[in-house]
Amino acid sequence: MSNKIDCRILIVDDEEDILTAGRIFLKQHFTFVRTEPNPNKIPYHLQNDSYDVIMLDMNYTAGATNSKEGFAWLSRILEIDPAAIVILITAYGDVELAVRALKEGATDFVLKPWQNEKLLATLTAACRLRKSTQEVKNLVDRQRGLNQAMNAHYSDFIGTSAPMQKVYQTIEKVGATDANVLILGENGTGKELAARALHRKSRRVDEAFVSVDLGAVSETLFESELFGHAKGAFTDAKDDRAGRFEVASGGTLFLDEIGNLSLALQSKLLTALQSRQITRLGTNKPKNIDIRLVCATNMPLYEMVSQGRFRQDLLYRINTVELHLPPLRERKEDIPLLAEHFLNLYNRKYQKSNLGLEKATLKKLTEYHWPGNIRELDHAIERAVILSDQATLRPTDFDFMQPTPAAPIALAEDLTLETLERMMVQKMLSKHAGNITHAARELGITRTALYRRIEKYGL
Ligand SMILES: Nc1ncnc2c1ncn2[C@@H]1O[C@H](COP(=O)(O)OP(=O)(O)OP(=O)(O)O)[C@@H](O)[C@H]1O
Repeated sequence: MSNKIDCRILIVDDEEDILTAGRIFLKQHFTFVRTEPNPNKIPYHLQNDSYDVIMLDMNYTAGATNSKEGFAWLSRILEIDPAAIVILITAYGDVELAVRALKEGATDFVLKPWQNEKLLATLTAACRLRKSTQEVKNLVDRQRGLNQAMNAHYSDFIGTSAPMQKVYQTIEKVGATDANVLILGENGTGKELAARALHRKSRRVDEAFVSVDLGAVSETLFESELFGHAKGAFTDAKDDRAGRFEVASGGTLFLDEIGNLSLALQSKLLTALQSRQITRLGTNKPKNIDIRLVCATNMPLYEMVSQGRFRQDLLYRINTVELHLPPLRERKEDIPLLAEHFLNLYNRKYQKSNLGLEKATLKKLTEYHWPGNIRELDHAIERAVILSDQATLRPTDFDFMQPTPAAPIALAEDLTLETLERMMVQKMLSKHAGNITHAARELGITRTALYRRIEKYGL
């Protein structure tokens, strides 16, 4: 019969006629039914096969009516599989027994002799419960696996310089607390890496780490993105949706580029942080939020406060502890280590036979001022590994790195607008280590417009 419920049932009872009746009836409705008259064989069955539901008689010794054996077997089953779904069978159904059975971990209860329809309903519900608890468990396992994979990716914090030691010490000290942390540093200095390290050190490690790039969230979608919305709250709200605050609940919320928020949005964010509550757009039910907040920016927030561009009260709310990530040029002694690290990574990724770094190359890398910091170094080495067909990386493999001219460019008489534009685009791309979003923002043009220019000038 194809419409049987996919569920494996084990019935344990010492009365053969109960077993036979149960087997004949249940086999018509469930995909697998095994019967066992001897309770001593329960551990054997559970170890050698898997069952979704176990029906367990309460009394085995002739004449016994106190259900003692049944409770002992119930606890043994739950010891073997704490998630087991056990339905107790008894001829002596009294309320006290039922309550005690449920307290001790049984899922439900059937009375002997049973009515087939009732038994079928109880077992169908039990099978469904088993399926959903397993789904939840799978999801939790998957989430944990994903978190570990993400965290592992971010666990290679490289650098032994004094400024980095200070960063590690601060992360060690504040990681385990729930303190709000503000991470300051230039582009590509490892702010997100530090935020993830803080999350890993916290009691929230098995919960979500949710990262929001505030620079990429538009003014109109800010509330819906962060606080969520109800279906129909605005034209495009086709479904109910949880915002990032809710998704991060129990875990860490990482707000990147917080210096890019407009004053109006700053005050909306501040209200949520102060009240520790958010309300989905289109609803009027506030929800409590339980998040650890980590913010980051490459903007000079204190200066912005004095210019009235960033709210002081918001700054004080997010900066309980500050973490300063030093630019790479201020910790040049870490460059060889980082270069080795990325070289190993990309040798493996692109299956190069252990490309080395020439001494002169290392010197060139160390002397460069790395405006795009570690991300730029990372990309530079990846590109060099891909393009190289030698045994070592040579200084010329990095010749795209033109030091940014310190002196203003002398404007030649015949300089055209196009040449100027090309220079600006090139300069911004190098400053932002090829990060299109950031370069476009600083140039004040859209990403598409920037792509068009890159193509036009063959950059
Ligand atoms: N100390 C480090 N050791 C190894 N890799 C690092 C280190 N710091 C940063 N990285 C790598 O550099 C890249 C940029 O780091 P990350 O994204 O954390 O920087 P960020 O400061 O958040 O950048 P942005 O301001 O542009 O968002 C990532 O690939 C990261 O893994």
